[in-house]
Amino acid sequence: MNPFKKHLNSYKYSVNGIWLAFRYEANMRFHLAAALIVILLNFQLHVSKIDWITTLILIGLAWMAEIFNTAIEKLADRVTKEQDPLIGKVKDLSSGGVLIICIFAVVCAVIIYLPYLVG
Ligand SMILES: Nc1ncnc2c1ncn2[C@@H]1O[C@H](COP(=O)(O)OP(=O)(O)OP(=O)(O)O)[C@@H](O)[C@H]1O
Repeated sequence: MNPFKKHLNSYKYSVNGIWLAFRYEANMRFHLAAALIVILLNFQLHVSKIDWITTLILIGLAWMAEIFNTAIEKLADRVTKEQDPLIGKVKDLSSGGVLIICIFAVVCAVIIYLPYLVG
């Protein structure tokens, strides 16, 4: 297979990964709903270009963290479904990564939207 076709094919697998995440993961659907609310708010409040970019980057980071978290959880479950302290730590670390971006996203949302709402 030529390198260009191979490269194009790898997008197919990546898109499949995104589809699987939104189709089967409840947390991903929560992130999707949150993103839709943010986008609606942006239109409603006529936010600036830089605020659009910031919120879209945060949405992308949260989705990325959630997909990596899901992948790590699935891999951990394949390693063992038995109670295992190390697997527990791996899953806690992975979901901690998601929580971090969510906390920062909420703080950024307050900083971004507050001036539009009270100004
Ligand atoms: N095999 C295991 N051994 C030890 N602790 C585990 C194990 N599986 C899960 N845990 C603990 O339970 C927590 C929740 O794990 P779980 O796999 O249920 O993820 P979750 O948070 O329910 O994610 P999701 O809702 O996406 O499935 C982990 O963060 C970890 O502390």
